[in-house]
Amino acid sequence: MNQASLYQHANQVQRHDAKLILDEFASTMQWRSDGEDALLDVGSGSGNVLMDFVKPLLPIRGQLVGTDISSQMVHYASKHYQREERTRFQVLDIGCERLPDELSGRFDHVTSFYCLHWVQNLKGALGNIYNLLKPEGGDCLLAFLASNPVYEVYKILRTNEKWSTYMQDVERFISPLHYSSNPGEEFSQLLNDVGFVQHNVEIRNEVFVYEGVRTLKDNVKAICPFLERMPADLHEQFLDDFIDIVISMNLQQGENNEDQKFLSPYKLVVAYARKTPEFVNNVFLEPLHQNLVKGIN
Ligand SMILES: C[S@@+](CC[C@H](N)C(=O)[O-])C[C@H]1O[C@@H](n2cnc3c(N)ncnc32)[C@H](O)[C@@H]1O
Ligand SMILES: CC(C)=CCC/C(C)=C/CC/C(C)=C/C(=O)O
Repeated sequence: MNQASLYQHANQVQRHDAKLILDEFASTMQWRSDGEDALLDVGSGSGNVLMDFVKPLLPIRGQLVGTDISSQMVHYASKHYQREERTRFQVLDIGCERLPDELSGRFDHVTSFYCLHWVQNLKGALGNIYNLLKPEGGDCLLAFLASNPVYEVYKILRTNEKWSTYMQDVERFISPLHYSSNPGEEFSQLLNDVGFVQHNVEIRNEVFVYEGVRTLKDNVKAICPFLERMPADLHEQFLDDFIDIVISMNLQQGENNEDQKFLSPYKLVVAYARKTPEFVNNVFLEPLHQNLVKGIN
């Protein structure tokens, strides 16, 4: 995913979900009493979700770091949103082997919306999120797809010889929890494995309705990794084939262009987890936070 401007203008479902989840969890997050919270966002993309919904929650003296594996996304977000010292964007692969020293153990909060389904090494990514948080404690709020019909459409398109050369590695782009019979349990286990003792994981069954073919095509264009690999004059044919498959999966409502809708039933993982204070040189580090946890005590 590198097309920042396309994504910025066709991310309704991602914005809708992030806003809802942040409204719900804003008061559960453990804000510091001194107002100097440092927050890192993983997979910030073009940056509008971060700036519109996350930033307003941070106290005025808070520090915000948006990160993304894509340098194009980071460039776009920096250009549009990096107007003051307390907000910056930088490249980070959350699945990396070793975190950069300047980020490790520096944050009170980590957030991530619609990113972790792109990361096959989910355990490595969660380990990194744990290590981004300060040793004296912190929390994270994560939301990503466990499953989505787009993955089934991709698999069918790969069987078409017109598209198969561009889609050999389709499995790399399918959520690591798409095939799980119990994604909530699997993700809870991973959180435990990396050290998050306190956590709350929910799988939410959602349906998003795309109004009209153009809206669906634009949303697919904004996130589909295979289009970037093929000549531009094939894009519309690929999207037409995509729509034909969606129709064959009975996800269409209405026949005419004016009232045609496409239904996308998907499962969203919503997880909130806390890192508890670590012992340093046998001294127990007290948390700096003021709020009491709601729901996960
Ligand atoms: C669908 S966008 C979500 C953007 C934003 N969080 C939002 O809610 O609109 C997913 C982003 O995750 C990024 N991404 C994918 N794999 C990543 C990784 N391993 N580390 C960091 N970012 C990654 C992509 O480049 C893309 O910008
Ligand atoms: C009906 C149907 C197949 C809809 C798919 C809609 C769509 C564009 C899903 C994208 C899911 C995804 C990987 C989003 C993201 O990472 O932002």
